[in-house]
Amino acid sequence: MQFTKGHGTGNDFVILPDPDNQLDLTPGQVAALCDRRRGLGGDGVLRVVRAAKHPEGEAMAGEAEWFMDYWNADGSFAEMCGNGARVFVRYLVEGGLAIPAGQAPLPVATRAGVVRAVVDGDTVAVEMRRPRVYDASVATLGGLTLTGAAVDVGNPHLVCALPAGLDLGSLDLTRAPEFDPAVFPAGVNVEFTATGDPVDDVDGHVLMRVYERGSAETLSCGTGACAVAAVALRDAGRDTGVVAVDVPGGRLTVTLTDDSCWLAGPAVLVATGDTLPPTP
Ligand SMILES: N[C@@H](CCC[C@H](N)C(=O)O)C(=O)O
Repeated sequence: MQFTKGHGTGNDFVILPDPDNQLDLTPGQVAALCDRRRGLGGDGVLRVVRAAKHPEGEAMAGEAEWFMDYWNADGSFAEMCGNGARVFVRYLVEGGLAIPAGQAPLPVATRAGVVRAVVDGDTVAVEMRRPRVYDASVATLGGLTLTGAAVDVGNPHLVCALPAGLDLGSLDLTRAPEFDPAVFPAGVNVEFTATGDPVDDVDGHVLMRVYERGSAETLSCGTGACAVAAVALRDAGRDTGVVAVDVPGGRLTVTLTDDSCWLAGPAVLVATGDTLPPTP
């Protein structure tokens, strides 16, 4: 089985080319591929399928040639993955599967609809659904209970600011935060945030760690960064602006306009090869 490995700010993925939707991938195989000791290791799998050949992609085939079939490391599906979309586009372009026409955004079909991406040197920017901040809810981590903002970025997020004096680095994210299943019946990605020092040319600077649904703590989460940026701007009394979001794996930049949300950062391919069919 052919694979490529790539990452966006340390959020890493096993990419499986399957243009004609012939791989009968199971949750157990995905978990085996993503296992960091017994497999290739990754926060998730990106299966590259022609939109027309995938039941969840075919309705978008008129708009986008390729469908990003995203799986979390535990073998569950998610609607959207921002860093995954950026790495997916890097793969399409480097593999010659998509040829960018100047700055014209490149469409990709996802479970959350079609997103569009622009490649500019090391950076891949993807236009995501505009985050919707819609509720307040609570996360509990050890003895710490935090009220946060529920945000829909195609997938669910809970953005929790740490109280002053508590360091992001002190959080133990080896275990899952607890959340209210009545608010998040399908689970949630939980972002923990602190305010960063002022940075030139942006309207806000936030530091973030994340515990992802289906993947545990990751070094970065693109949809999470979009959720965090929307909450930071809301807290500053704004709807639009540019926010730098520093994650353990680097910096993502989120630009919110009245009707769009652009997520930008590095996206890199690091290896390509063959793996034996994974045995769960
Ligand atoms: N790392 C991703 C998000 C992946 C999906 C998430 N774990 C979920 O289950 O919703 C990103 O970059 O957005």
